[in-house]
Amino acid sequence: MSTVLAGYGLVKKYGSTTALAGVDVEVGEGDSLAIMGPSGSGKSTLLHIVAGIVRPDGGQVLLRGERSEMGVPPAEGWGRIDNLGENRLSALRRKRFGFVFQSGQLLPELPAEENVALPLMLEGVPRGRAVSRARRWFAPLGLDGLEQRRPGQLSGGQAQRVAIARALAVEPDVVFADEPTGALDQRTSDEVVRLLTSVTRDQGAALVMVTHDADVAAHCGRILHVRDGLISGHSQYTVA
Ligand SMILES: Nc1ncnc2c1ncn2[C@@H]1O[C@H](COP(=O)(O)OP(=O)(O)OP(=O)(O)O)[C@@H](O)[C@H]1O
Repeated sequence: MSTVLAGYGLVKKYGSTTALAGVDVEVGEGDSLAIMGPSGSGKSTLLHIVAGIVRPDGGQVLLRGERSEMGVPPAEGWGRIDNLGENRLSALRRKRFGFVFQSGQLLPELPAEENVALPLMLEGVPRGRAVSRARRWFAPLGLDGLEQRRPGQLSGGQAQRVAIARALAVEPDVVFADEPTGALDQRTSDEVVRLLTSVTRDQGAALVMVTHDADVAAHCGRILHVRDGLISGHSQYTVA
């Protein structure tokens, strides 16, 4: 596995609550990692920290291909991202990461293709080019013909597939998904997670997904089990 993102010794406290008590995690190109565990065990905190959304109180998050803001990089070609300034961190998230949440992440007034094109436009790609790049994602995600629909005219599964297209539009190194099938029925959930894992892998990106659904997690190459802010186990599947 060629590691692209890693967190070492991650600690996060909220007042007297220890959300993470010293966790190590690594993901590689084309790798898919599910984070599972009981409610309140620290799954979302872990995802938010490695995604550069929440800053840890202890430990480091390293991303390949980044320069460290100050001091000597921890290793050649790697940079610490947990201590970057807010502007650099949000630019990095836009360029190198894609995000899929449970629901409600699409802008209701925009057609599906413009929702997908939005991250590209935020990166300065002109509207026409961004929309034509966005359209390329519709066929692989089984969304042909739905380019002009607004989110309110899509089923829950279709809307999640548009959200996956949007996460992949910038060709990110890592896709983060927090309960991406949480609002879907079992059959739709299966279809969406199958597409999420396969399209992300085909793209050579890593996938980090929080889920409490064992059937969803089983689509990932590896599962990290979290309990009380600590890793309580690993499972590995031979077929991702
Ligand atoms: N912003 C916050 N402020 C205070 N406490 C928080 C905050 N975020 C998380 N926590 C606490 O940290 C612990 C871990 O929360 P986290 O959301 O990471 O768990 P989780 O495993 O994702 O839970 P769930 O499955 O219910 O979403 C919990 O005790 C939670 O109450």
